[in-house]
Amino acid sequence: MEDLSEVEQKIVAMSGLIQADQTNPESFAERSCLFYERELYNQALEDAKTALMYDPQCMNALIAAGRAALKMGKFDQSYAFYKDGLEIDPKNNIIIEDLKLLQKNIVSEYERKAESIKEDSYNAVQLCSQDVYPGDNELYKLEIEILQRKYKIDPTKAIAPTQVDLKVRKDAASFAVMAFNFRKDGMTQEALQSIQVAVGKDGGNYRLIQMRAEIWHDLGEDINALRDVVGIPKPCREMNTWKLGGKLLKKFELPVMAEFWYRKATQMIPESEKNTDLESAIEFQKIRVKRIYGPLTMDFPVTVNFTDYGRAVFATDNLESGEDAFEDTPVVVGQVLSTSHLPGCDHCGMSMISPLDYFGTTWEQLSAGLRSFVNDLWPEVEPYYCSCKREKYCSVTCRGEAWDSYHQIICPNKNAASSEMYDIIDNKGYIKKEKGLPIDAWTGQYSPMLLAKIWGIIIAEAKRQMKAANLEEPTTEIWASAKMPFRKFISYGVTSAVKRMPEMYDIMKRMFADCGDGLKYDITEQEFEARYYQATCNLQSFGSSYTPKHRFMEKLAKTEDIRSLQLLKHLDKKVPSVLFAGMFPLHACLNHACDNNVEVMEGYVNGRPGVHVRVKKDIKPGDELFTTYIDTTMPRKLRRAWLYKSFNFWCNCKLCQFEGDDNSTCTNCKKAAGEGKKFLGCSKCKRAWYCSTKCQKQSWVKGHRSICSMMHSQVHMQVSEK
Ligand SMILES: C[S@@+](CC[C@H](N)C(=O)[O-])C[C@H]1O[C@@H](n2cnc3c(N)ncnc32)[C@H](O)[C@@H]1O
Repeated sequence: MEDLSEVEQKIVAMSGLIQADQTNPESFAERSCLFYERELYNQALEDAKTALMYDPQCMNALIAAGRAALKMGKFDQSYAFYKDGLEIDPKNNIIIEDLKLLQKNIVSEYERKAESIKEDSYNAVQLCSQDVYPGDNELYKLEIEILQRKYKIDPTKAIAPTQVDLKVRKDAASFAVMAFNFRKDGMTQEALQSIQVAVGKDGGNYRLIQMRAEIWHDLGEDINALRDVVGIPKPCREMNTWKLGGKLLKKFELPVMAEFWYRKATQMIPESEKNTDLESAIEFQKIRVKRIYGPLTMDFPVTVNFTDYGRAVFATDNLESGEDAFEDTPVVVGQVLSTSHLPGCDHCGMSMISPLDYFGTTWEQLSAGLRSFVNDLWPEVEPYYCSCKREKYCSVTCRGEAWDSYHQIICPNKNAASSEMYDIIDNKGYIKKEKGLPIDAWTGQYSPMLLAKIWGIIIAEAKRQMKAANLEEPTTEIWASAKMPFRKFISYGVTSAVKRMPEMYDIMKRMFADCGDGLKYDITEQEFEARYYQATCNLQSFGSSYTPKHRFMEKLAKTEDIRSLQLLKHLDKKVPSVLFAGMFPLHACLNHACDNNVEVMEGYVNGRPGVHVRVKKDIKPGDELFTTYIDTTMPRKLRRAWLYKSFNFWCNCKLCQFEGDDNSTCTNCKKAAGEGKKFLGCSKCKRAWYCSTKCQKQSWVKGHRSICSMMHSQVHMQVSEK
C-alpha cells in the first residue's frame, strides 16, 4: 500500500467493500468519484452506471456519471445524466454549475468546427435513391393498361421514322421555326397551326413531335401532349422529352410511370450540371413520397411532401393547439440502455414494472399486510420469456410476433455471437474483461438491439418469402421487398461508426454470417454505417403512458379497503419510465425547428405504446409541422452546436434567426460591440441584443415578436450519437 497515492488507497479500500457487497449503489458512486479524481474517467463512468443500475435515482451516481461522460467528450450522455438528476432535484446547485461547464465545452467544440464546415454540406435530394421499388414492375404494367384503355394512348407503339427528301424536310423546318417564334411571343394557337403543318410534312421527325407536345401542353391539351411524347421511340427521347412525360404522367396520376420518366431525365443530366439541375430529381422524390406516404397519412389532416430538407410533413387542414395531428406506431423498437434494468416488453415496449420497481427502497419498509394488499391489486406483470431467457414479453402474442419478426434469427439459443450482444446490453454498452479495462463497445444511447433487430426483421422476412416461393435462396426482388419498411428512413452521418465501434461491428457481422437454412448475410462496413446513421437520424424515445402503476391506481380507487389510506403517502412517487427508442415512419418525416409547432407525446396506438404528435401552436393548411429534436430552452449557440453534432445540420429556424448568441454582437445588424462594450438585451426574453432602438424595432417587425414569448419544449431524451 505504501507506493499508492491516497486516492489509490481509497480505491483499493472501496473495491474491498464492493467485493463484500456488490449491490450497494453508494459504494459504486463513491468509487466512481475516486476514479474520477485519479483521472480514470472510463472506470468512473462504468462505476456510476453500475450504481444507477441498482438505484436509478442515486444522485451521487448521476452527478459522477455526468462528470465522467463530460470529461470523455460524451456530451449527450453527460447531459442525459444531469437531466435525470434535475428531474429528481431541480435546484441541485452542483448540477446547475456542471451544466454550465457542459455548455461551455459544447460551444467551444462548435466554434472550432463551425470555422471549417460549410452551412450547406447537406443535400437532401442526393441522399434519396431512385431505386425501383419491389412490385413496381407489376404496377408499371397496370399503368400502361390504364393509358391504353382510359386515354387511348398506347406507349408500346412508337411513331415510325419517315424518309422525306431534303426539300420537304427543310420546308417542315421553316414551319417549325415559325412555330418556335409564335410560341416565344405567346401566340400559342398560331404556334400550334405552324407545327401541325411541319409535322404534316415530316411526320417522323421526333424533334418536331417534341415541339408539338410542348405546344399541346402550353394549351392545356395534355392528352395530346402525352400521346406525342410516348410516341417518340425511347432511344430518340431527349432529357426534355423525359421531363415533360414525367410531368404529364404525374398529372394523370400514373406515379410509377412518372417516376420512370423522371429517373431517365435525371440520368441524362450532364455530369457538370448534376449538382445544380435538380428539377427532375426533386420531382421524382415528390412523386415517390406522395405514393409511399399517401396511405400513411390517409386518416390524418397531414400530408408528406419533398422539400429542400427532404421529406416534410404539412397540414392539410386547420390544426388547433392541443389536438393530435397524427399518431404513429414503430417499425422497430429497442429499450434505451439507461433504463434497461427496468422491465419492458422487448417487442412492443409496454412497461411491466412491478411493485418493487415502483416503490424502490420503500417496499421493504411497508408492512407485510400492505405489501400483500399492493400485490393483490397490482396487475399481472410476470414476463413471458423466450427459452433463451434473454428476451421478455408482456404477452404470448408479443412473444410469438417477436419470434416471427426477428428473434428466430438472433435468439442466443441458435446464435452464439448474439449472446455477446445481449451481454453488451446488460453491461450498458461495455464488454467486460476478466482482466483490464472494460471496452466501450457501443457508443449510442439507444440499444444496439435496434440495429440487430433491423437485420433480424429483414432476414426473417426474406426467409419467409423464400420459403413461400419454394426457393433455395432469396431473389434480389425478395431482398428488396424485405428491406422495404426501412427505406422510409433517411441516413446521414459524417464520422465512421465502424471505426468508433470495431468490436460491435465485428459482433454484428458474425451474428448474421449464418442465419440458418443456408442463408448468409454479409454486413459490409458500408451497410453498418448506413443502418447506424439511419437509426441515429430518426429514433424517437417513447414509453408507456399507461403503466401497471396506472392500472393499480384505477383498482385502488374502486376498493374500500382501509389499507388504501395507509398507502396514500407512498403513492406520489414518479412512475419509473421504461424508455424505448423506436423508428416511426411518419413521425420520422418531421423536420426540426427550435420554434416547433408540434410536440411528440407518449401515447397508445392500437393498444400498444406509440407516439402522438400534438399541436403546440395553431397551424394553417399548407404550413409545415416542425417538432424539436432538442431542448429548446438551451441558448441559441448551444442548440445549433448540438443539432450540428447530432444531426449534421445548422438550424435556421425563426428562433435561431431572431435570437442572438450574446451581448457582444447586434442580433439584427451583426455589428460588434467592440472591446469591453456590451449591447443592451431584449428586456422580455433576454435572448437578443441590439446596437440601437432602430435595430430592435426592425428585428421586432421582421420576426422577433413571434418568438419573444415562446413556450419552450423539453424533449425527455434525444437519442443520438455520443
Ligand atoms: C428525422 S429526419 C426528418 C425528415 C427528413 N427530412 C427526411 O427526409 O427523412 C432528420 C433529418 O432531417 C434533416 N433536417 C431536419 N430538420 C432540419 C432542418 N431544420 N434543417 C435542415 N435539415 C433538417 C436532417 O438531415 C436530419 O438528420
